[in-house]
Amino acid sequence: MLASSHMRLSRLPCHTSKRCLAVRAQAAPSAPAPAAGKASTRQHAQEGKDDGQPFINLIPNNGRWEGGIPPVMGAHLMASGVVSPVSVSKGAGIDVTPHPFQYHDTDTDVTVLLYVTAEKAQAGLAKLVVEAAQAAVKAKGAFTLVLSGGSLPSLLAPLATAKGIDWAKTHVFFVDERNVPHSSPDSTYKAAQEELLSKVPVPPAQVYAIAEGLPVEQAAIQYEGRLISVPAAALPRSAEGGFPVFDLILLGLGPDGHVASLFPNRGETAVTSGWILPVKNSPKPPPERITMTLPVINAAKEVAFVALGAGKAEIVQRTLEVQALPGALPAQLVRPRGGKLKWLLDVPSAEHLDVASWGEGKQWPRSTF
Ligand SMILES: O=C1O[C@H](COP(=O)(O)O)[C@@H](O)[C@H](O)[C@H]1O
Repeated sequence: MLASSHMRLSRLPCHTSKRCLAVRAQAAPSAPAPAAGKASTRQHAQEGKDDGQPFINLIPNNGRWEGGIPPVMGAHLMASGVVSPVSVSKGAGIDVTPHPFQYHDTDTDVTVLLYVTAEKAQAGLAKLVVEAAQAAVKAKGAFTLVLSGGSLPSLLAPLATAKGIDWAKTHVFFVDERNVPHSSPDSTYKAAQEELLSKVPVPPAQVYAIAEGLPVEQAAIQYEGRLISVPAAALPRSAEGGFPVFDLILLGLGPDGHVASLFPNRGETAVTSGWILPVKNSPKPPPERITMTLPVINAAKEVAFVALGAGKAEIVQRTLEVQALPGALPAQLVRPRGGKLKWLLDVPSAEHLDVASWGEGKQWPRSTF
C-alpha cells in the first residue's frame, strides 16, 4: 500500500534482556556474499573464531533469509563496514554478561506511513504536525514540538507554509544538539532556524536552544533546567517517573540505528533516569552533544520517525523487520508509553521492506523471539 494509505501494526512485543541473550542463531551458509570489508566479520561469526574480536550475537531466521540471517544483519553494521560489538560473550550460551539495555513492555501502536515520493512524505509530515498542534492547543492551550538534527530540518519546508498552527502557542525543543556555536554548520538550531523557525511567527523565547560556549556537562544541565522551567500546563510530567510529556517528537534515524544522540551500545542509551545527558566522544561528529534520554522520548504523546531516501533503506528494514539485541539498534527502543509511534517512509527508504506480507496483527519488528 502506498501514498497516504498506511499499515497499522499491532502491539509491540515485550523483550527482556535475559530472553534476548538466550537466543542466538548460527551463521548463514547460504547468505548473500558480503561486500568488501565485511568478509572477516562474517567468517569470524561463521567459524566461531576467538581472535579477540567481540562475538557477534545473531537472531533467528525471520523467514526471509534461507539458512538464517546474514551475520551482518543481526549485529550493528557501521557505515564504514565495521561491525560494532553487540556483546562481549565468547560463545553461544556461555559467559554471558548481563545486558544493560531493556525493551520495556508497552502497548505502543505502530503506524507506518508509506509515501510515493519524498515530497508527499514531507507534506504528510506537515499534516501530522498540524494535527498534533491543533489537538494539543485544544487540550491544554500549548503545543510542544521537539526536532531532531541531521536531515530532518531540511524536510520541514512545507511546515513553514502549513495553515492551522498557532505558533504563538508553540514551544520548540531539540531532541539532541551538537555542542557547537549557533553559527556552526553543525548546529541543529541553525538548521532549524534556516529551514523553519525564521519563517514562522514562533516567539524566540519559546525556542529552546542549547546554550553556547559551555562545557558539555554544563550545557546538558542548563538545557534540563530550561525544560524544568517550562510550566507544567504546557509541558506536563508523566505519572510514571515525572518525565516531561512532549506532544510530538520528530526523530531522524541514523544509518547505525541511532536516534537523537543515543548511539548503539553506549551508556547513554541504557540510561533510565534524567532528562538530558551530555555525550562525549560521539561516534558521529561532532564529538560533543547533548541528548534527551530514552525515557523522555518514550514519555511523549506521539513520536514520529522520518526516514526518507534510499540511504535509509537498509536501516529501515533492519529496524522494522529484524529484532536486534536491545541496545544494538536504539531506534528499536523507542516505544512511547503514550502509545503512538509513526514511521514516515518513502518508496526508496521502504525498498527492502517485505511490505506485501505485512498485515493486521503483525508484530513490530516482524521477527520476534
Ligand atoms: O547526528 C544526528 O543524526 C541523526 C540522523 O541524522 P540523518 O542526517 O542521518 O538523518 C539525527 O536524527 C540526530 O538528531 C543528529 O544529531
